[in-house]
Parts: sequence; structure tokens; C-alpha cells
Amino acid sequence: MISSHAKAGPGSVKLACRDLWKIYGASPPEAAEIASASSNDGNNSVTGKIAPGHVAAVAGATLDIHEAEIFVLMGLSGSGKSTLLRCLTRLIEPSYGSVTLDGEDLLAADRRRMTDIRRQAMGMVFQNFGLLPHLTVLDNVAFPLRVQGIDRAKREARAREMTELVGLKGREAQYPRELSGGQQQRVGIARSLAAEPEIWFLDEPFSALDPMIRRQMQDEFIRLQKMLRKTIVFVTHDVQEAFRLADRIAIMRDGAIEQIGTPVEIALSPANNYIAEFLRDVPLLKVIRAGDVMTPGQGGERPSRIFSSAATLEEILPDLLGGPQSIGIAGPDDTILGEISPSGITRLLRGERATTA
Ligand SMILES: Nc1ncnc2c1ncn2[C@@H]1O[C@H](COP(=O)(O)OP(=O)(O)OP(=O)(O)O)[C@@H](O)[C@H]1O
Repeated sequence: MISSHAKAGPGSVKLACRDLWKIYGASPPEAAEIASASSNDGNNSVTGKIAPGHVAAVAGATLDIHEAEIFVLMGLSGSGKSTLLRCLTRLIEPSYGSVTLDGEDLLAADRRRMTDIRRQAMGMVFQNFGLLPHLTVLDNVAFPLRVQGIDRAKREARAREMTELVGLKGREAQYPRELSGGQQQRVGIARSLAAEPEIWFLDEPFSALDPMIRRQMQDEFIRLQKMLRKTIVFVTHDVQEAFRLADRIAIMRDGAIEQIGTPVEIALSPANNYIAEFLRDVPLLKVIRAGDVMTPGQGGERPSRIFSSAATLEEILPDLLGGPQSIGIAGPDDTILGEISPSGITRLLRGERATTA
């Protein structure tokens, strides 16, 4: 058994990386070279020194992933999301930088320790499902527990519980080939949850599914996370999926992280034009909530129409468009926190968002 990590509360840092690099090529620079270039005059100096034909798949990534949050790595194909995810689990060896899990230096862990950490603390789900074709649903789900040496009765009981959790009760005896893509991915999800991982890595888990099933799986995923409150690193190239699922998003380009923020922070203040461009496909009315865009304070008497600060703009819009008056925004105890006016929202919908660069 691995020594258990110190249990931290929600919001504390679970997994972190600092100035993480992965450089591919015939003769990538040594860690010491990256270290000196990186500390000299910023990350760009490393990129500038990479020999032609080499690529920095991850270029100086620094981030903190908090306990119980869904942290999404988002970016176009080739931006480095999968490489970063694999560097965080050391399935790929980073060229330089640090990775810590509950404060433990993962790059200092020997092979055996790293295998133990992966088996016992990390769960992984990939796009291609990765199920074992000769095993039934139940045996696939129970497989990680078998690897851990857990006895048959116990692992089957746990596997049944997980199979039911993902909505596949009754299909325990079927084989992967008898299931649809969405069902196969449910098996992959159940299997990765069976070992009760502390941190869950999902790399484009729904990308192979058609759009309707994909949406259902996203809903399922949101439902599961409400119950499980796992720390999750989720890779997607789909901006809508990112904004739908994330507590926070890191947007990557050419191996580097361009911006990290909550969906609303990014939607309201994209760091640059590249990110603002992504937002064209984001349904802002569903992402932005009343509390994010209200004018705080209350002028005069209590407004006749009042919405919760958690209401989305989509929910408020019909009332807002129905008349010229402001709408009151209330907190959980029904006190008025602020107001939203049609003119303020019109400006927002016209795209008059601040960019910080
Ligand atoms: N083994 C490798 N050897 C050389 N270059 C690699 C290797 N793996 C990845 N790369 C390069 O690193 C960059 C980042 O790749 P990565 O797969 O991490 O991107 P991604 O954002 O996950 O893309 P996708 O969404 O298409 O999976 C790309 O330019 C890719 O060609």
C-alpha cells in the first residue's frame, strides 16, 4: 500500500506543476539547459533555444488543481493538452519542471512508487475506452481491484455498485463488443472509479461519441461529480464541453497556457484576442449568471421582478426584454444584492467585453 496522502479539504491544492516542459526531437535540451534558459529571462528564451525540428509540446506550464474541482485543459488539436495530462501522471516523462500531488514530488518518485500512486490514487479514462474485449462488463470494472489483489467477492460487489452508478445495471455479463460507444465509455468510467481514485484524469472521454450521446454523457458526468466531488483533470478540444463542465479552464496554445480562469472569468475578460475568438462558440447566456454581471446595491424600492444570483442570463432574458425596468438580484436569504438593467445586458451581448491584453 502507498503511504496515504495527507487529506486536504475542498479548495486546497491537490495537484500542482511549476514551469513544466516536454520537448520532443532528436536531441532535446537537457533539463539543466532548460533550467538555465528558463531562469535567465523567462520561458520564451527556452522556446527560442529549441533546435529546428524540435517541438515544445508543453512549454513552461504552471498550474494548481484544487481538491474537488473539475479542471479542464482546453485547446486546439496539437496544443499540448494530452502531453500535459500525461506529464502530470508521469506516463510521459517531463523534460523539466516539477509536479506535486498533495505536496509529494512526483518526479522524485521511483518507478515502483509511481506505479503504486497511479494504481491507488489516480483514475484514468481515455477516448478509446481501452476495455479488455475478452472480459465481461463486470470483470472489466473489477479489473483494477484484481490488480490490487482485492478478493473476488469484495471486488465484484464494488464493481456491481459502480456498474449501477453509471446506469448499466443488468448488463454485467455482456462483453464490450455487445455495447454501444456510449455504454462502453460508461464501463470505462465505472472501471476508473472502482479503485476510488483521489484524482481523476479524463482525456477526451466523450470525443468518439455522436453529439446527442455526448451531451447525455456530459449530463451524467455532472450528476456523478455532484455525488463524488472528485478532483478532476479533463482534457477536451471542444470549447462548449469545456464551458459546460469546468469549474476552471486552462486554455493552451503551442504548449503554453494562455489563460486560467472560471468559465465566467474567461467569458467576461478573455486574456487576448486568441481566446476571445474561442468565445464565439460559447453560449454566453447559459454560462453567465445574474450575480456575475449585476450592478451591486439597490436603488430605492424593492424591484417588482427578482431573480436569484445563480439564475443564468438565459433564464432572466425574457423578463428583461419585457420592459425597461431593472430586475432585482437576490442572494440565498432573499436580500437584494444588486440589479440588472436591459442596457447593461445589451452591451454585454454586443460583445463589449473587456480584454485584459
Ligand atoms: N511522441 C512525440 N514525438 C514528437 N512530437 C510529439 C509527440 N507527442 C506529441 N508531439 C507533438 O507535441 C504537440 C502536442 O501534442 P498533444 O498530443 O499533446 O496535443 P493535444 O492538444 O493533446 O492534441 P489532440 O487534441 O490532437 O490530441 C504536437 O505538436 C505533437 O505533434
